Amino acid sequence: MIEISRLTKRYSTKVAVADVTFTAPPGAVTGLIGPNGSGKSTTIRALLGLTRPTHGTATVDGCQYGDLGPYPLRRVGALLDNAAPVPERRGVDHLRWIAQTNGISRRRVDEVLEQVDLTGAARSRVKQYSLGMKQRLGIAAALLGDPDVLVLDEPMNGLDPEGIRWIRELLRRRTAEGATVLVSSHFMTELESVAERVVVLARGQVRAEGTITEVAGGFESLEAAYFHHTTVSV
Ligand SMILES: Nc1ncnc2c1ncn2[C@@H]1O[C@H](COP(=O)(O)OP(=O)(O)OP(=O)(O)O)[C@@H](O)[C@H]1O
Repeated sequence: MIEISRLTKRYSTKVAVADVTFTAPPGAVTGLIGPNGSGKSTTIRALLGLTRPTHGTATVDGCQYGDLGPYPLRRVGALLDNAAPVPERRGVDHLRWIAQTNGISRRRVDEVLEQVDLTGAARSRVKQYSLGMKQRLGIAAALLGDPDVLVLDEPMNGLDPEGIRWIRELLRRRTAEGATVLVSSHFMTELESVAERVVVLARGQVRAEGTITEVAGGFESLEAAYFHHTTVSV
């Protein structure tokens, strides 16, 4: 279970998120949506211990990221929008390095490479990867510790239709096994097909939260609900 409780992050004069509260329960994909600058990455960064909240908390199974134990990647797998691997490094070495620092076996590296369909390109340098391949490598890193919680910032970026179908199926499989998944995305139609729940942020505040039916009910689509909730002023 992911719990964001009264999360506020202020940067000098800028308030990135203000009093944000929502939960992402196990066994479901929760979509985090909102315009550019609405606070999605700040919320995710606070959850992953990468930014310290001004107020409030962001926890996984009741723990702040720093209290998840010596190998947090075994509890929470994350894909961050701007966390690029070293371009000169081979894909397999990138994953082995993460595995080694998290007490994860080399065999697991081969397994995740297979899962994300990068076995054939494992020994190529990351700089030779397409955008979609880089995204798959990032998802492989998130899966390495076989965590029960996945936090994915824009996982569909750069993926072709086959890649999008692949991630949809992966997320469905993981949630069927009981995983908690939080996904930020700008792809409404995709999100509607994969997420059970959705949180709409605008200007650092939660504008709507609930099941897709609760949030999009009464609207033509999730996209229509999104435009309604993100353009009304509060
Ligand atoms: N380190 C920082 N210093 C100052 N302001 C920041 C910092 N990080 C984020 N912000 C501001 O906080 C607000 C929320 O940013 P955030 O990156 O969380 O939004 P986002 O919803 O993830 O946007 P995007 O969809 O573009 O990734 C923005 O106005 C941004 O400019």
